[in-house]
Amino acid sequence: MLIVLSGPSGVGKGTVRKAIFDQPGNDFQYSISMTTRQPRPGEKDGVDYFFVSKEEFENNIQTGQMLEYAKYVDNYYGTPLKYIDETLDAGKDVFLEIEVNGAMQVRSKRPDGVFIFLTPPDLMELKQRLIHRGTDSMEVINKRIHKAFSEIEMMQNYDYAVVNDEVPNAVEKIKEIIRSERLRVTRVMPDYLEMLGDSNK
Ligand SMILES: Nc1nc2c(ncn2[C@@H]2O[C@H](COP(=O)(O)OP(=O)(O)O)[C@@H](O)[C@H]2O)c(=O)[nH]1
Ligand SMILES: Nc1ncnc2c1ncn2[C@@H]1O[C@H](COP(=O)(O)OP(=O)(O)O)[C@@H](O)[C@H]1O
Repeated sequence: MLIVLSGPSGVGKGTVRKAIFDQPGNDFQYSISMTTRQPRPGEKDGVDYFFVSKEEFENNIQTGQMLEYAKYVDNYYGTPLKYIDETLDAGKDVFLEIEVNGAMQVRSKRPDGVFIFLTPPDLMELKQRLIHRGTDSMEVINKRIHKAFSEIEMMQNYDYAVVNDEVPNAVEKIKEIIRSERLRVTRVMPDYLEMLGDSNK
């Protein structure tokens, strides 16, 4: 199963995702994105992102190595295809944390994915979270808030919307969505196998 989490900058995607991955028994694989953005203090290459130059990113696009990519506030961000294919082929679930345009590219290539939008309680709270995080200049924060308006409009193209009021609530809601989607997949599989059996008669 492929799970996509999107939402405006500062809503808490990284925080919620890390909380999900930190829980015992978690069996998702996280897709590490590639970006041309500069690392923030504490971010590590190959852990938070693969940090590359613009030339390297464009070369990856041209050689067909990205599942999807988008420009977001002056930088490229994208999902390397190889890891996704290898993980899904190995029968494991993969978790992508990406912005809305990239998510829609994934949706057209992998319509069976589960698309979840994380939304803030309101836009003032979103701005407060970005200021409180302290990683971006006021100019970048304003660009990200501006972008949030159009991102929130895209929410209707997702399968689920989850409000990140309190982190544990959002974590539980996302885990519940994944649990019920897994049940759906396992329920559909026997029907599908039966159908294949019928067509072999
Ligand atoms: N399309 C796409 N977007 C990504 C990818 N990785 C991260 N993003 C998104 O790019 C946006 C900016 O990310 P970042 O600069 O790390 O800021 P943050 O989300 O506020 O921590 C966020 O909406 C991310 O979800 C990716 O591989 N593809
Ligand atoms: N539910 C929440 N309530 C209050 N603050 C939150 C919540 N979720 C995340 N935050 C804080 O908001 C800031 C942005 O969170 P982050 O996970 O970096 O967002 P994103 O990855 O969506 O940009 C961080 O300082 C984080 O600690």
